[in-house]
Amino acid sequence: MDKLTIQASAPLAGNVVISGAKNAALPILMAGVLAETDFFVSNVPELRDVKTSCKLLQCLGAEVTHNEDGQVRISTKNLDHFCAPYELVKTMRASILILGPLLARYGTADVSLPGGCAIGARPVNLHLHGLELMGAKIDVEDGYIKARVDGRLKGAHIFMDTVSVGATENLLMAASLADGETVIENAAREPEVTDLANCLVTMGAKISGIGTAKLVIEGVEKLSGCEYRVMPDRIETGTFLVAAAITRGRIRCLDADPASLESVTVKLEEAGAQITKGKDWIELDMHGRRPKAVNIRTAVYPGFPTDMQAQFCVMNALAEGSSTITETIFENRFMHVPELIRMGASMELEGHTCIIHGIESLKAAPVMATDLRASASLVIAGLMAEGTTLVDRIYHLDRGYEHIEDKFKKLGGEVVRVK
Ligand SMILES: CC(=O)N[C@H]1[C@@H](OP(=O)(O)OP(=O)(O)OC[C@H]2O[C@@H](n3ccc(=O)[nH]c3=O)[C@H](O)[C@@H]2O)O[C@H](CO)[C@@H](O)[C@@H]1O
Ligand SMILES: C=C(OP(=O)(O)O)C(=O)O
Repeated sequence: MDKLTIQASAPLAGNVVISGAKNAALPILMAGVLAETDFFVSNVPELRDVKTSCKLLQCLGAEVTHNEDGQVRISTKNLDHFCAPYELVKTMRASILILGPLLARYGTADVSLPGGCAIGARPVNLHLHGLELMGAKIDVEDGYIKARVDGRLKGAHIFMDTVSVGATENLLMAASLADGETVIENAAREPEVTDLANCLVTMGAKISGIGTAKLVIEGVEKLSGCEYRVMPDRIETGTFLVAAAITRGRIRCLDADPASLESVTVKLEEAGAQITKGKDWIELDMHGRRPKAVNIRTAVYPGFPTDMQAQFCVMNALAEGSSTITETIFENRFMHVPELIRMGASMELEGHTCIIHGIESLKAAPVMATDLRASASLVIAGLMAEGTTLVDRIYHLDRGYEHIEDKFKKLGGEVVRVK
């Protein structure tokens, strides 16, 4: 199994090209099921989750080609299976996003229940309840969600109890082919939801309120394929910016989307970084300074993203001063904390809050993490740790970061993959 070794590195410097967003690419690939003609998606990152999504579509009978320059073509001409098996769903929770599209277009879908994962229980009740309001009959049997509808789904008024990115995306896709108007209130406003909505509109969907908490969808009878470019990955961007801040460096992220990262760049400025933005780039310059500790509370967009919480834990562990980081979205998203403590960090957990006292540098250790962003945080911690840090179980990282070691290497970070 691959591992990464990381050496204490000089301040990161140079340019890094940001990949397409994992969390936008996955729902957009699932939306391919809705298209009656060929669907072309570009800027699709080369990630394990993308490969799993392509495999899932292929196992339904869709024709999928993914070439090296990030172009995916999907044809549903021969799609004739309607089951997302446990073997695929267990490796990628986002497989649940196939449920809405399959049901809306074919009236039938069997999708393995994703179950909990390292960061929390992650139920799918909101996905199922919304589809039931749209007329679906749903049973859960033998670990599978079995959803059926006679004819088309019907438009419905849906009020989401909790803001959920995935449930909003599933219902948005389903509603696009439903009969009549669907209103989704308290919808997630994450930029990846907006990217999916824009893609659906390009396919012929009628959606208003895009980017707001109230989405109104007038269902259409058919959607066609289109060409769509996936938005830049704001979490990958944020991860590199934090890595540069920790090492007191200066980097520029190219092909990025500064507008989607406001809550993160504001905190980096509070930590002492100079941030400069262009239309599609962001530059961070620490002018050699050590970051100052910043308090963080995760929240739904446009609040501070939970997917950046672990990286900021590392920054605060190395910052001047003490801080608190509170996680409000997932109940168990501090798996990096015990590992950072093993690297010498001074931090403790009190319920959903991590209390951190900054120190000058960490000490290398063999570490591992059981989720994607926790793993990323351990890699950036290694850049400021004396000795060689060994990060194990990096298949989590490969789910969400494209060529991470090559990108760090270009910036001067000593990150090496060991086969
Ligand atoms: C592939 C993808 O895009 N993943 C992102 C997506 O995950 P995902 O879409 O799974 O996360 P949600 O927004 O649905 O989860 C938010 C909260 O709602 C709860 N909930 C969710 C659905 C439901 O039916 N019932 C329920 O109670 C969850 O347990 C969690 O506490 O948004 C998260 C929150 O921004 C990010 O961390 C993930 O990176
Ligand atoms: C939690 C994440 O992804 P997923 O929802 O796919 O597990 C993430 O991208 O940080």
